[in-house]
Amino acid sequence: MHTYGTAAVNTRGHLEIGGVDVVELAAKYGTPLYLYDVALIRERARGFKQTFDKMGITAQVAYASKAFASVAMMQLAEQEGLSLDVVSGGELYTAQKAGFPVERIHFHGNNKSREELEMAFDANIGCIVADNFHELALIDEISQSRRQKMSILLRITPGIEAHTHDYILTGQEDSKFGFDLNNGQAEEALVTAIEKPFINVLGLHCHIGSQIFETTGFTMAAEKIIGKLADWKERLAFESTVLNLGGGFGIRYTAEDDPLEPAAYVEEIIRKVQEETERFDMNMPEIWIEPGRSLVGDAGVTIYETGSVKDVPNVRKYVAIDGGMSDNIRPALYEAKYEAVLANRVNDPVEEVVSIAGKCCESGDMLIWDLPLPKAATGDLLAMFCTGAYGYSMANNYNRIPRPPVVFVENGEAKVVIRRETYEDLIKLDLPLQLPQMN
Ligand SMILES: Cc1ncc(COP(=O)(O)O)c(C=O)c1O
Ligand SMILES: N[C@@H](CCCC[NH3+])C(=O)O
Repeated sequence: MHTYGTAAVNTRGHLEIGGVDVVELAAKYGTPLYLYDVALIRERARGFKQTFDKMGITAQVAYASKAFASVAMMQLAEQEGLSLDVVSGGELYTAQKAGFPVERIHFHGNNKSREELEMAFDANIGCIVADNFHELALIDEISQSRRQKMSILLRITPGIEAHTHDYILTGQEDSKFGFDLNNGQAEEALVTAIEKPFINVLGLHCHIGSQIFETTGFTMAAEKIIGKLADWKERLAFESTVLNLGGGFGIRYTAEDDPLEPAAYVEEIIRKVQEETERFDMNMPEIWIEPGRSLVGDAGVTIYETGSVKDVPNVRKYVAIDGGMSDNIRPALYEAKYEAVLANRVNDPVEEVVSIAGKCCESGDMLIWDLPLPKAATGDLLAMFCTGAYGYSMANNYNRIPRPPVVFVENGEAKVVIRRETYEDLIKLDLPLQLPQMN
């Protein structure tokens, strides 16, 4: 078993996370169950922050809460001194309920509504990342009507194609996100924004994609942006005080993945920014990053109970679990790969290769193809690793399956941070049919 954070095997042969026996947790909270190894999240957060400190760089590490947003998670981010990237009114609302310091909230998204922007002004958040001309005009209008200053970053697309799944690429020219750096739109946006009386342009933002293993995409983006900033300094007398290079740092889901240590991405980015700013005799900007997956991804483990087992002789053995694409849509959406073990007998020898089927009515609802396991029987517990990012946050009620609870574990303690959805929850927005029967 690849070791993830505090995951260990105890003397009973059970998986233990955060010093707590997973079999006991499953008995207490039921399955499916999302667990988070809080110590690992803290370690990752500190790793990023310490890298900046060690290199003497003024920085903000903003947790991209789309990876996993909840009141407790945002409070944990605040405990660790992170900033927060929110991407909707819902995430902003959650941050407010979590008591997250507003000055460290950054608001993203490619189509923020007027209501969402008003909410950001009401809360007086740290900055809005303006994605397009429509948003820029809205921010200008709202700030003028309220006579309220707002800091912004301009999201730009640098024209970089990072190596990752097409659906999670964002830095290329043909993208729904941001102002293009190469076709003049980024400059047009800057010229427009700096003339606005209540808009304070802090700098630029770029995010080239997600689950990226190489640093070249980031350093190429930094190089391109700083080249452009040097030109703007000369021609437009604009100096960027902030350079936000987004998130996207890849993690290890399976043995096929070979990511760098999270801090290594940051070190290379910093070096490149230092090199380029020195080359153009510019001040070093503050560097902001927005990791989501690399802060919480491998801290999450989902526990399922195995149910029906279907053997198609000489073809495949399907082992079904009590969750599926409703709690983890990533395999269906991106053909994402995961590793898993039987949490109730981790040390048992591998005896067969099976495929883990979800319980949703879709042939594509397969969580893992060809997983080596001990002979799985009904009632075993399957622990699927690395489900902390974009698992719960993309969970849904397909087939009216209630969403599982989320439990944080640390130092031998387990705390529910999101309770299990009930059938009652599922129908709480439903209203009865209010139309008469037609003959
Ligand atoms: C603007 C922005 N910032 C940060 C992130 C976080 O990315 P990741 O979870 O890959 O670190 C995303 C998602 O890809 C994003 O769109
Ligand atoms: N949801 C995606 C990543 C998208 C990141 C958000 N821009 C995933 O699960 O990998």
